[in-house]
Amino acid sequence: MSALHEQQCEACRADAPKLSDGEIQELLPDIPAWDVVTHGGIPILTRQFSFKNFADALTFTQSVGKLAEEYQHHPALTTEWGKVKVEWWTHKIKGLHRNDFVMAAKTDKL
Ligand SMILES: C[C@H](O)[C@H](O)[C@H]1CNC2=NC(N)=NC(=O)C2=N1
Repeated sequence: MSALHEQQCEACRADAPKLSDGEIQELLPDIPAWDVVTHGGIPILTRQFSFKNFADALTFTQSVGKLAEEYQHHPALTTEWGKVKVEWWTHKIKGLHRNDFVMAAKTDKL
């Protein structure tokens, strides 16, 4: 199977199955810089990227936004001076889908 960042997002439907904890643990090693946190019972992939100023953080934010639009799968982005927090989860299933891991891997390649 191709590397995670080379894979495509599949059209995610409201009845798509959430990844199980075991499946999540299997996929995490492919995105070692990311953590899984839980907000309101929803597992979320999260990573903080550091930059030397706000302008660079904003440029990176734009790049992630472009990626999200390209694949129609969108993160939560928190942009501050020198850092951007990127959070991926699948809203319509209130959980993690393989798409979230694909998008996290693609984010690492930006
Ligand atoms: C209609 C549109 O494609 C859907 O609402 C998409 C948009 N982007 C999305 N992004 C994420 N992270 N989860 C979703 O369920 C989702 N749904």
